[in-house]
Amino acid sequence: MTSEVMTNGKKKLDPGRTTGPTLTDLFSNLQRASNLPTTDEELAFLNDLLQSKELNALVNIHNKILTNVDRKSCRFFPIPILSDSMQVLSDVLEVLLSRPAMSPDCKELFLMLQRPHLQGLLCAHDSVAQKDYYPHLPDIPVEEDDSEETVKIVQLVKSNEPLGATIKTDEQTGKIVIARVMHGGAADRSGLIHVGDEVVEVNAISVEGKTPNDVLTILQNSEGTITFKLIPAESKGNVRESKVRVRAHFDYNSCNDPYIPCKEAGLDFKKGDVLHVVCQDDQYWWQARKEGDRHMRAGLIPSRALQEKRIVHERSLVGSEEEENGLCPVSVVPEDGLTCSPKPTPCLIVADTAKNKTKKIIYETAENDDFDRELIATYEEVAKLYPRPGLYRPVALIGPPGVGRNELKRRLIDTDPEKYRTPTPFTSRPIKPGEVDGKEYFFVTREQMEEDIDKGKFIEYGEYKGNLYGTSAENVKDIVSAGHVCVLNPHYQALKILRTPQLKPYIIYIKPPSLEVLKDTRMASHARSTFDVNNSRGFTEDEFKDMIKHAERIEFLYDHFFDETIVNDDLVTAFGKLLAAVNRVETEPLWVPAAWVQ
Ligand SMILES: Nc1ncnc2c1ncn2[C@@H]1O[C@H](COP(=O)(O)OP(=O)(O)OP(=O)(O)O)[C@@H](O)[C@H]1O
Repeated sequence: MTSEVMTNGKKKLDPGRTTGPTLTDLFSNLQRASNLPTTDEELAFLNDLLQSKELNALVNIHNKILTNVDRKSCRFFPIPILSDSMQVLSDVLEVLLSRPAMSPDCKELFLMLQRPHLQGLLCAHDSVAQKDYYPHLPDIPVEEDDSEETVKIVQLVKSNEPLGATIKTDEQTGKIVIARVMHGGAADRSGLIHVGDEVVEVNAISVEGKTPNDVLTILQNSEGTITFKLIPAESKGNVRESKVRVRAHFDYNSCNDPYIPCKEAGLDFKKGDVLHVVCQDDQYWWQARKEGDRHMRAGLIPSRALQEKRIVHERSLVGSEEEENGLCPVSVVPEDGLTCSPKPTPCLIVADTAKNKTKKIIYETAENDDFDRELIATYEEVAKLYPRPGLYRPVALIGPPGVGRNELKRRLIDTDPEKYRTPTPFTSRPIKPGEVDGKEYFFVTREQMEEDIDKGKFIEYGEYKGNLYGTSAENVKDIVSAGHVCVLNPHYQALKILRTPQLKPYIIYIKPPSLEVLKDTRMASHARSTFDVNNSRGFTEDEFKDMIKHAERIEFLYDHFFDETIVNDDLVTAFGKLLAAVNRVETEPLWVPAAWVQ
């Protein structure tokens, strides 16, 4: 891979002071130029041009801009101080929205910021600041003269701001060229340096035959003004910023990445961070900023394609290592019961509300198999979903059996049974005396249930003692449209069916604490095992261990689906966190898959 070097991190462009040209001076000079070796035709053309209304109007505008620029701040050009004022607006709206009560001033601001005219103005400001201009005009055709090469001179003065461009040796020509211009950096904002520009000289020193590092040394040793002599690239490339936001599903540290073309240009991030990807032009290296980060300059991150390749490679290494050790190469996480079966047979547990006990149903997971998952989670495109009054997102508690999802759900519903509801399950078992259809269960025939299962109407389903049980997606939608918060604790394999644009669930992973804490807390509260239908007894040591093994497996397979994780160590603390999470979902704009808000 070609390495790139960040051009001196302490230089900034000096656009220079331009005095307003006076056309009158030029015109009178032209009158005196009749003795120059030019044709009458050329003189007549210049004469007309200098007197033309259009040119005069343009020069007037130019001079007005120059005289109105803020001289106190020593700015020669009006450079935007930020390019994401719409983001600032939405942040302010969020802050205002989260206030329990609004003062009249806050209310006025809230209403003002929501006005389309103001938002339109800020959008236009951001577009100009990001140079997001339409239409994209083709480059002005230049009549080529083979005997001459166009050269541009760019002067830089020292500053603490990095230039935001990298250089490399062109593999074909061996020349030093600008490899990358970081979006929002000084070079990009100047509009004077472009990808592909050939560096000819730095401070009058020819760079011919030099390496990018040699050039960097010249730059580092230079003081004061630095002059670049560049041969412009044929095409200036597309400078428009993309608006894509992604959630990262892995940690990234550019210092540990041997392949990044320029470490100084890298952007580090953590799993779960939301990134604004501003440029995806390079197949392997995207440019991005962290969402909410006010820094204008973007950094390099591995593209989705590159990260996927890396993960596949890493897994193949782990797979072959395991094969060598006589272990199963199918998966890199501990399988249930440490078997290598690619088809575990998980338990679906349905609460029998009639008798307030739990039932276990073994179900075949042919279609809903773990291995049918999206294997490589890298980035997920996201967008903000604003809370809709009276239309709440369902909350799904996911976790290994026995971790406490039912307990947390029960406590949540108890706080306000009118607001928090859980869907009534369907069953094919015959109705018993005293039961009411639609209360404990919806009682339907086996044929009807099988047909609905085939049509994909159930979020989860299973069989117990010859009868089918299941939770229907329609039922969840009904609860939501009736203005309740639907609380679910489905089997983790139901996630893929549940996580749809129609249902928009907020997924909370209930994680067991360490084995020691798990044992201590459950024993202290005389917790009842959910693994034994007939006997109410405490958890066994093996059940605790299985719970943790199960949790590791769920995390490996599904953690990219989780909006939040709550460790269920101390029950009161965990429940407090659940209440806070549920409140957030109801009141705050949150990141969701982009497809959900389109
Ligand atoms: N943090 C905790 N500390 C102590 N006991 C707890 C805690 N959380 C849950 N328990 C207890 O653990 C037992 C199992 O909890 P619960 O039935 O909620 O598990 P579950 O995740 O719903 O499991 P399943 O899916 O198998 O029904 C219950 O007796 C519950 O009161």
